[in-house]
Amino acid sequence: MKNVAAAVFIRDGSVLLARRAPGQRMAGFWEFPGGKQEERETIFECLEREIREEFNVPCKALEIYCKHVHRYGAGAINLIAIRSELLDHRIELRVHDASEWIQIPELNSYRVSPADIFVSEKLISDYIGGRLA
Ligand SMILES: Nc1nc2c([nH]c(=O)n2[C@H]2C[C@H](O)[C@@H](COP(=O)(O)OP(=O)(O)OP(=O)(O)O)O2)c(=O)[nH]1
Repeated sequence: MKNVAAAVFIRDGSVLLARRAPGQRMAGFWEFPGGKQEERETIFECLEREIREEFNVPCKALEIYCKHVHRYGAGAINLIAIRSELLDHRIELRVHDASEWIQIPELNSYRVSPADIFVSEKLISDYIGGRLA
């Protein structure tokens, strides 16, 4: 099963989502930026590499937020959401066609990738419960 690293960047009660571009699988769905882990890299290295590739900025992976296995038609992915810090906010979209800082309670109104529903619901409940630093 493939591990997929997904960045959870939080700033002032908002989280950063990016939209999959036309021509990609699941085009139009919003997701946490990141991607598949390659051989010989840790999941934190994977996250930092993917953010550099997708946004052309450095970031620091801080801690695992949650993990969730999701079965797509073709196979399953282990989505590993990682609390992370953007070291430069001037992101450039290299892969996605949009990005937005979304107030956490508003996540409900975005069409996120099916595997991400678990993460966005946990974010909402942790936010409401005052458990997000
Ligand atoms: N980056 C990212 N990928 C996600 C999320 N949720 C989710 O189901 N995915 C899926 C989409 C992709 O199948 C896979 C990530 O692969 P990737 O970003 O490295 O490469 P890709 O789009 O070319 O993927 P693929 O077409 O080869 O499957 O995980 C998410 O929140 N972030």
